[in-house]
Amino acid sequence: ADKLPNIRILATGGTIAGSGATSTTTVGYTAATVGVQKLIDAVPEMKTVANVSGEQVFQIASENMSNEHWLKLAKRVNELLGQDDVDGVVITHGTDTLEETSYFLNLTVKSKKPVVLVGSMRPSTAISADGPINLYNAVILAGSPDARGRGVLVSLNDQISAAREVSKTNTSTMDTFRSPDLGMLGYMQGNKAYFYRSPSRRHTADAEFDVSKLDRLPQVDIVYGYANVNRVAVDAHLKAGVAGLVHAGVGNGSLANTVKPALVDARKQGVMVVRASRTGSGIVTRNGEANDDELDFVAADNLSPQKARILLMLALTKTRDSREVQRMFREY
Ligand SMILES: NC(=O)CC[C@H](N)C(=O)O
Repeated sequence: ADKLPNIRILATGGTIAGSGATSTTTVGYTAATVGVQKLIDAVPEMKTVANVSGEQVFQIASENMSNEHWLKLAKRVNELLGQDDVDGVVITHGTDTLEETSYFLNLTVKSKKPVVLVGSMRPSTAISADGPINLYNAVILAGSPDARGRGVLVSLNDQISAAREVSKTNTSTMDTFRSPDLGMLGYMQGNKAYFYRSPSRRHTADAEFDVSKLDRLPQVDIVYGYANVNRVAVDAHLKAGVAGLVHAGVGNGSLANTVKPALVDARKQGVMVVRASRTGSGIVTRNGEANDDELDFVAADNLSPQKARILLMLALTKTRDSREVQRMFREY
């Protein structure tokens, strides 16, 4: 028989490690209560597909995920993937910010070995809990030679998605993880990964970011666009000393007359300004709804505001030149 892959499971909390009062408790349960060994013990079937070992890195609900958690996680993943006896890593994670952690790792993991983020929508104590099957599939995926070099992957609901594209799109359903417009990468079916495409933007071993010596990241915040918007939020962030601002604008990253002067002021004070869109899909065109050349702003391409925030933080660890930042938004 073929040698089984060695897969390390890094547990961070979330609903997959959650427990409720009864088997029908699917809201109002407590996230992040069950430890990693218990998660592993609940899926003995994993032993037939991999040599699995676990490690509890955090035990949190993912709305509390922070830059510091990400730095710690990225360093640990890089350490593990540098070992010959680790073939892949699975990270159990709350679903609320799973798309953000996966994109952060997509830009900071220095290996072609598979990294798979997994979560669940129902707590471990629920009828038809989705955690065990999702974890089982994630372990198979992380051990698949076919998953190598495709960047950080997200797998729930028998689907495989790319870290850069995927987003939580529904508050409660099992099929909440979707990649609007561009679609998923493949399926998990019958104990096997089926891939149909690969991400074409730079990632993991081909990315230029290095967090190995960092213990903090530049402060980057998001301001939201809407009808009747005012400049209060931009001014508050400016006063708080941000290094960068992502504007989650309406439409193609449009700027209201009430907000544009505030962003211009921010840029004059050295804050990097990125125009993104709140629409959920599509490209924010450079020099489209605003003259980025003249304003010295950056267009987010098709990154969601929350993912643009991550790329901007990492970009600001390397440069303060807006053209360089724009290059990165074209390449990642
Ligand atoms: N389904 C979930 O994992 C959501 C639980 C929690 N809010 C979290 O993101 O950790």
